[in-house]
Amino acid sequence: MKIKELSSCLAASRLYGEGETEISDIQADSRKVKPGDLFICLPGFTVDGHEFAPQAAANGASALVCERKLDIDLPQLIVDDCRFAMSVLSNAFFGSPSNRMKMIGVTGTNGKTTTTYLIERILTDHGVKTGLIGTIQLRYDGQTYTASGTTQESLELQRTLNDMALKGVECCVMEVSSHALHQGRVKGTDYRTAIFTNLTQDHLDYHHTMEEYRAAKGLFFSRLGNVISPWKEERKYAVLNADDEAAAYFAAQTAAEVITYGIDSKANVRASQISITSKGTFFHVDTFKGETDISLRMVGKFNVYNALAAITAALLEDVPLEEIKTSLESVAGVDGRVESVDAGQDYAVIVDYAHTPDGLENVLRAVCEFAGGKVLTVFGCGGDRDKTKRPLMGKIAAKYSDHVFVTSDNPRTEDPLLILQDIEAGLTEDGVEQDSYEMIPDRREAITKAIEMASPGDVVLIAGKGHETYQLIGGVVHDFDDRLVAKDVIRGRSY
Ligand SMILES: CC(=O)N[C@H]1[C@@H](OP(=O)(O)OP(=O)(O)OC[C@H]2O[C@@H](n3ccc(=O)[nH]c3=O)[C@H](O)[C@@H]2O)O[C@H](CO)[C@@H](O)[C@@H]1O[C@H](C)C(=O)N[C@@H](C)C(=O)N[C@H](CCC(=O)O)C(=O)O
Ligand SMILES: Nc1ncnc2c1ncn2[C@@H]1O[C@H](COP(=O)(O)OP(=O)(O)OP(=O)(O)O)[C@@H](O)[C@H]1O
Ligand SMILES: N[C@H](CCC[C@H](N)C(=O)O)C(=O)O
Ligand SMILES: [Mg+2]
Repeated sequence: MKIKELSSCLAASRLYGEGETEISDIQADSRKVKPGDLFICLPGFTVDGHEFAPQAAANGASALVCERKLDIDLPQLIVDDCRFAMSVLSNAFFGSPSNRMKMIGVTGTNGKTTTTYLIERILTDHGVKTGLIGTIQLRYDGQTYTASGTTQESLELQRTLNDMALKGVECCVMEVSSHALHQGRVKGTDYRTAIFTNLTQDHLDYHHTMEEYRAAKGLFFSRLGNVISPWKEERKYAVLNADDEAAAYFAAQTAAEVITYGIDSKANVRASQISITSKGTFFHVDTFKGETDISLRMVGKFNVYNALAAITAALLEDVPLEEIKTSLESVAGVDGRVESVDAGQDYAVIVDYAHTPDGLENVLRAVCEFAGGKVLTVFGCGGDRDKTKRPLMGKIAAKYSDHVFVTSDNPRTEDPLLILQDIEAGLTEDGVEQDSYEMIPDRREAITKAIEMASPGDVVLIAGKGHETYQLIGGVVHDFDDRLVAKDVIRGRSY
């Protein structure tokens, strides 16, 4: 593609230099630039990409996209907003890949990964060639790729979608984070179905208030359904959790048809007769395409919500309800989500990814429903993230546990001890007994202490890191997998 063709995608852009210059690829990281690439100078939160234009040029960049003219002898496309330009140019360069397949996006504070996994299973079982993009991994066409975050930058997203389309993917199901919406990472991606799981506190370091956080998520629904692409001819659906009060706000914003799911409120897809055991969850579901009973192998009422969202999305793809039931009942669980660690011990050890107050409360409620003995909770909070959730999570851990081991999650650049103190402030708020919690910064030691305290029938919940196989301390990435550490400790425990 020529730079002048890309330039024509942005009405107010100004092109300096040779318009016939060929672009072989696009990069926003100077370290990845190869000869012939277009380099986009992104002003980031930490550094300004314009500073790396010389490095990009040295690596053979054929042209630049920037917000100000640089003293570099290369064709330059000057735009007002490089981030916006990146979403438009990437979409054009990769040939609008979201128009070549069906797109289902899932947003919400908790449950995105789980819901996408459930939809992927149902559609795949139904014979639809499905792609997945999210926190744990990207996978399609029999391959898996490591994810660098929950939702990719627009450039990488369009690259992935194009690759999916070329490999015959018919439907892509992906997580859409609030960061992604706020930063325009999914601008230009044409969704058929936008799903909302729930809105509870997280990321206030970034969004500042719950109103701003909700508004960021709202972008997903306000952009949906305004135009029906003549070449795609598909209807648009906003699938909303009727039991969450933010649903009404999103419903008012969208031009798409609103379909609801829920348990407590009237909804198009509604669950009843829920019963939860340590092995799974039973419920009856009444839908606009019939009713049935479902026995999930995943525990917790929250997983009923995730299943309802998946059922609704699948019904909209015309998958018969009985097929959906069979697929859902076959899912053993999602990596690192209420995952049992079994090394032959006579107490339960569960690893879960709860890293928000609501997530922790939900998983602890589920655990309390089936625990035959004590509930022993090991958890911490990530550094360089919302600090205000720390005391809330401390309070919740104390409320539902017999003993809490406050430890480190990914401290990142923060002092681990200060994070623990923030958690302790909430934990002691309601006057817990001094001997019902311990502060152990070393995560392995905390897991060891919890497992050593366990008796038959007890549950040890290790929350916060789920599928993660590392721990970020300072700038250093250490190997750390809660499941492997727990297994190791159980096997080595002296009885
Ligand atoms: C706050 C945030 O979203 N930050 C993202 C942002 O980082 P940044 O703005 O600081 O980037 P930067 O380091 O200033 O770099 C600016 C530009 O210079 C370029 N650069 C930099 C160095 C160099 O040598 N050469 C060069 O060209 C960079 O490639 C970039 O284009 O752009 C980076 C590159 O795309 C992202 O990796 C980074 O995500 C960081 C790692 C992050 O932690 N993001 C989290 C908060 C996030 O987005 N999370 C959500 C999930 C949340 C949830 O589900 O709970 C997600 O969707 O992943
Ligand atoms: N529907 C739900 N409502 C509340 N909590 C949930 C729900 N689903 C899962 N959880 C809890 O949240 C944790 C994370 O779940 P999941 O990974 O599916 O969410 P996510 O939205 O993808 O998270 P992330 O924002 O990190 O991508 C789970 O381990 C569980 O404890
Ligand atoms: N997507 C979330 C994941 C948090 C996981 C937790 N282990 C942490 O590191 O804080 C975030 O980036 O805030
Ligand atoms: Mg996720």
